[in-house]
Amino acid sequence: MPAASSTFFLGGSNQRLLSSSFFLTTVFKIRTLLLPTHSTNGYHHHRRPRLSGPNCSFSSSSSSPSSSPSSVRHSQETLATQLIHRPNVVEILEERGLLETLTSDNLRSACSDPTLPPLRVYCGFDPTAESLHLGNLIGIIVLSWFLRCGHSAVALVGGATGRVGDPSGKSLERPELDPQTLERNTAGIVDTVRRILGRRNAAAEEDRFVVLNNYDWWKDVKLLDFLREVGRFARVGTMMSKDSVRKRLESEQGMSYTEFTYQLLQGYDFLYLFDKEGVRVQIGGSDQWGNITAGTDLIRKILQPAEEGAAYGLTFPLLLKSDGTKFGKSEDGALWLSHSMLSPYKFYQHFFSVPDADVVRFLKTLTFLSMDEIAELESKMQRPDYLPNSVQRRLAEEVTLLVHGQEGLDEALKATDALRPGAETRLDSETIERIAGDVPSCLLPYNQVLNLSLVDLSVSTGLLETKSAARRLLQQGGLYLNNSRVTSEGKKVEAEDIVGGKVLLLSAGKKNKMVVRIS
Ligand SMILES: Nc1ncnc2c1ncn2[C@@H]1O[C@H](COP(=O)(O)OP(=O)(O)OP(=O)(O)O)[C@@H](O)[C@H]1O
Ligand SMILES: N[C@@H](Cc1ccc(O)cc1)C(=O)O
Repeated sequence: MPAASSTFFLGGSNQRLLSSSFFLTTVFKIRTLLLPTHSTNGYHHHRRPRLSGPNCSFSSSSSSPSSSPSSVRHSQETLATQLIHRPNVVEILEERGLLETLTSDNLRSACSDPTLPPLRVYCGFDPTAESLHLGNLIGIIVLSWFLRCGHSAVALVGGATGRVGDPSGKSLERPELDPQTLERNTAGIVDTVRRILGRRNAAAEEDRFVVLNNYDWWKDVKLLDFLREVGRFARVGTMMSKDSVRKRLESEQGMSYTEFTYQLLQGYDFLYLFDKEGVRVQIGGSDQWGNITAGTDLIRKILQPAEEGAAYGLTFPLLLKSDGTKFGKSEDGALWLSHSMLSPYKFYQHFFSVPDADVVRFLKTLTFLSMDEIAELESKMQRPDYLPNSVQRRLAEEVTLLVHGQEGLDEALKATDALRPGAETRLDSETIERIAGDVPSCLLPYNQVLNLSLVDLSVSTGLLETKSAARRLLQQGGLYLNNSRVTSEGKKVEAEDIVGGKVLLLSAGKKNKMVVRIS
């Protein structure tokens, strides 16, 4: 085993140099010079593990302020006049329903005390699917709130932990993913996180977040080193008492040693990021509590930071569907954040049709609208002249803009308009083709469609089950051809109904659509 020369944690003066890179405004850079500088996060650590492993790429990104006495004196003077007020991110999260539990209430003051440096916070995502989903968006939003309040953020992709599988909330062992799938999933997640966190385009904020992959530090860690340096500090009794373990031990399948160790991998990530990247806070959904506290425990026992330099955990409530189950990637009908897995139109539609009872909660948790504006929208919903779903429209616009950008929102609005029965928009074949990915479609030969009655077409395409159902709907005014209401029972498909000679759109009521492609 390599000796201390290849230590995992940089020691001494190197760490002093690293400590400044996290505090990007002048005053924060200066502030770090005033703190004890034994570690990258600017606080004393008494012990440090010495796992062999790479000196990770981020170590080179640091700047190196001078720490001469004169610059310290200068910085103290500057500090006196430049204390920066940071909004209290914990209070903001709390009033928006984004706070479940804190490992320590001290985080409330640590996050807004102008005499302390801003915090660095991280949230991890395992690459177990090609895209993140709506539930994961909460973690990105909480990171974004920290950024908006002047802190900095790390989004972590679990290239290593994804190989093991988090047992939290899972009743069965996870299937193993091959390296190509993990790589593809990682790329998808990195892309989504960058896109959404960078959405505000505020240069200052862009500089304050990075995306890291824990495989970068895990790939060279040796088992014996890990057991000696970290495993010794983890108590089996505590590990067994975690929800994720207890529930699985009660199940028929039990739990593998591999998944049992997951909490230590995530725990060690926190310790590593705390020491190397100055990360002080880990956030996650409430299902992550056991893994997050595994990290704060390791940091406390191994690094023994002084109280003012402690590590914190913060969890937020899981976003639940109306049936009480969590939005997740493994659940049916996941609301994916990636354009290629779910179109912006479908994403938008989901929010457009959330029940009135949920809309205010979603505005608070999924948008950055001010609480005043949300209260105004809420009171609008109580007025007699309230136009149904207009608050949902606002929600859908905000969330689609955040996730898919202006282009995605425009695409969603265009498709929504085109698919509205009775819409003024004249449908061209291009518009119909564009929405074909979002509604069921079928392929029929030209001569089979031409001159076919609309009632027969509705049944042969599978849009409606029986001719009598089609007739009934037509009589009630609910059957549409290319967005125009069909009024005559004898109406047959004519050549000009086939848009561009290629396609037509049938609608049964507001929601059921069928794109008929002509071969
Ligand atoms: N519905 C949800 N609401 C809020 N946070 C969520 C939700 N689902 C997942 N998260 C959070 O997203 C982060 C990453 O979770 P993860 O990658 O395990 O997603 P997941 O949906 O739980 O995956 P899987 O379904 O495979 O368990 C964690 O902090 C987790 O708590
Ligand atoms: N365990 C988290 C992902 C994660 C991975 C590594 C971490 O260090 C932190 C979080 C999840 O599956 O939801």
